[in-house]
Amino acid sequence: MSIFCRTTASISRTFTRSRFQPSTLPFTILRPASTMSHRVPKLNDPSLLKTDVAYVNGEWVKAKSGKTFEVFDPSSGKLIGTAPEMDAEDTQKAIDAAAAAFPSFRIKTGRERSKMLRKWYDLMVENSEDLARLITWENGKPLADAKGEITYAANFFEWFSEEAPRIYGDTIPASIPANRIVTIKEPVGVCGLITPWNFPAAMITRKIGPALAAGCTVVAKSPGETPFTSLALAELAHRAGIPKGVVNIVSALKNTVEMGEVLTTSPIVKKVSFTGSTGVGKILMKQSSTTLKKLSFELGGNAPFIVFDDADLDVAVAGAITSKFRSSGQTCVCANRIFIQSGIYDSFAQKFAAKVKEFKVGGGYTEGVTHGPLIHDRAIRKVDSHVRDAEKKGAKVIQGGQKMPELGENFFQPTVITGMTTEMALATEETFGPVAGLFKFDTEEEVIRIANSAEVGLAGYFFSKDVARVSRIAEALEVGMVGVNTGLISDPAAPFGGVKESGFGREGSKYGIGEYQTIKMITYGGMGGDLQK
Ligand SMILES: NC(=O)c1ccc[n+]([C@@H]2O[C@H](COP(=O)([O-])OP(=O)(O)OC[C@H]3O[C@@H](n4cnc5c(N)ncnc54)[C@H](O)[C@@H]3O)[C@@H](O)[C@H]2O)c1
Ligand SMILES: O=CCCC(=O)O
Repeated sequence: MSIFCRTTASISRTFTRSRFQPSTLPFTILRPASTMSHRVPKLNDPSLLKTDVAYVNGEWVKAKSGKTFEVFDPSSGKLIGTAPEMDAEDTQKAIDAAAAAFPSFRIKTGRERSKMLRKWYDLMVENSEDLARLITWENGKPLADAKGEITYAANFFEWFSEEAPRIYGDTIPASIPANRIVTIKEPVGVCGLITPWNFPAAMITRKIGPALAAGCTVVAKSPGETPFTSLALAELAHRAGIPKGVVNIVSALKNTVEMGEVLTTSPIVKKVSFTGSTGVGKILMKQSSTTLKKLSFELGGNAPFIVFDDADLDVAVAGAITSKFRSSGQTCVCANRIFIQSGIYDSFAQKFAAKVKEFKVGGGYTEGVTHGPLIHDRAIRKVDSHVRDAEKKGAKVIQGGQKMPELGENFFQPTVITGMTTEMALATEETFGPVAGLFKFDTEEEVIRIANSAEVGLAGYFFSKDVARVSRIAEALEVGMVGVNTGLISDPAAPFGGVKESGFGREGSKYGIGEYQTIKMITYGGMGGDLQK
C-alpha cells in the first residue's frame, strides 16, 4: 500500500531515472517522475500529526500569542505544517506544570514508573511505521533509517523502564563507631531538555527515559526543524497514561533563545540536559550558572577514524561507510577525519570510493534510496565550503563533490576526497555532511597527535588486528567513546558522551539515570553499642 496521499491527481508514483542524470554521474539518482510533486505521507493514525499545538500539562495548547512557525520537508522544500511559536510566558507555564506534577510523580514507586515507560515503549513499537514516516518527512533520512531510529529511540524507554525499579543506595561503614551511613538516590526535580533535529526521536527519548525513570518531570524544547516527531511522542505519552505535567513538549523557532533563557535561568528547573553544538552548549552553560543547575551536555564531535596497515581492509571500508555516511554524515559521532596508514592508503581509497559510488541518493520515501537530503541550505553551504576549501588547498575529489540541484536544494553528492592535510577546514571543523576526507599517516605517534589535536572529543574509531596496538590506541585517544574494528557504537546499553569540548555527562546505559538523580547521604547517630540486658 502506498504511504502517500496525492495532492494532485496527476502525481505519478512511478519513479524513473532522472533525465538530468548524465551518464558520467557517479551515483544512481532515484527521483519521482515529478520532482515538484508534494509528497505527503499517509499515516495509519493521522491523529499523530499535531500541527499548531504543543503539549503542556496533559493538554494540547497553542502559543498564547497565537503565532506559529513553518516546518519544511528538506527533500521537496514544501511546507509540512506549522508549529506554535511559544515564548517565555508559554515556557514558564510548562515549567509550572512540571513543578506541580513533581511531588506526586517522585513518590511513585520505581515499578509504577517502569510500567508507564514500558507502555510508552509498546506504543512506540505499535506506531513505529507512522513515527518513521514523520521522521523521514521532517528530517529527510531514508525510511529504513527512520525505522532504525524509532527502534533505537524506543529502546531507551525499554532500557530505562528496566532501570526504574532498580535504584539502589549504599550502606557505608562510618568512621565514628556509633554512626551508620546510608545513601539514597533522589530525583533532581524539574528538568529542561533541549535536543537537535538530526535524531528527532532518539535524542529526546534518551533524555526523557532516564528522567522519568528517576522520578523527574520534564519540559522538552523540540527542535525547530523537526517538532512533529516529538509531538507524536507526546501523544503516545498521553495514551500511555503518563500523568499530566510530567512530560511537557514546547516549540519555538524565532523564540528559541528566549525559550532557552527561561529554561536555563528558572530557579524551578534543577537540571538542563542539552544535545547540540558546542557553541550553543557554551551559551547554555553560562546561562545555567546563574542558578547552578546540574548539567549534561552532549555536544559536537570531530571523530578521528584510523585504519592501520594491519587492519582487515574490507571490514575497515565497511566501518567507514557506516560511520561516515550515517544520516548523510549528520551524526555527532560520524567519522569526520579519516586517517589511513600509508601502506594501504591507495587501496583503501579505491575500495571506499567504489562503495560510495553505489549509494542511491534521493527522497527518503523512494524505494532503494540509501541517502537523503541534508537538513537545510546552511548545511549545504557548509559542506560545499569544506569541499571547495580542500580542493583549493590541493586535495583531490575522487567521488562526488557537487550539489545536486536536479534533486532539490538540499541534496549533495556523497563525496570522497584524497590528499587531505591538517590545514584544511575539514580537519578542524565538524562537517556534518556526506564528505569523507582521507588523510595519510605513517606512525602511531603521528596519527594520535593529530587525532587528539581537536578541541572536541566525542567518538573515535580505529581498525587493527594487533592486540597490543588495540589496547594502546584505545587508551591514547582523547574521546568519550571508542569503536575498535566497528563503525557503529550507538547502543542504549552503552554510555554515550564526550570529553573536552564535546561536553560531559553520559546518556543511556546504567550511568544514564544518575544524570537525573542526586545522592542524599543520611547519617544515623547513636547506633550500635552493647545489647540491652
Ligand atoms: N553529542 C551528541 O550526542 C550530539 C547528538 C546530536 C547532535 N550533536 C551536535 O549538534 C549539532 C547539530 O545540531 P544543531 O545544528 O541543531 O545544533 P544547535 O546547537 O544549533 O541546536 C540544538 C538545539 O538547540 C536549540 N538552540 C539553539 N540555540 C539555542 C539557545 N540559544 N537556547 C536554547 N536552545 C537553543 C536548537 O533549536 C536545537 O533544538 C552538531 O554539532 C552535532 O555534533 C551532538
Ligand atoms: O547525533 C548524535 C547521536 C547519534 C547516536 O546516538 O548514535
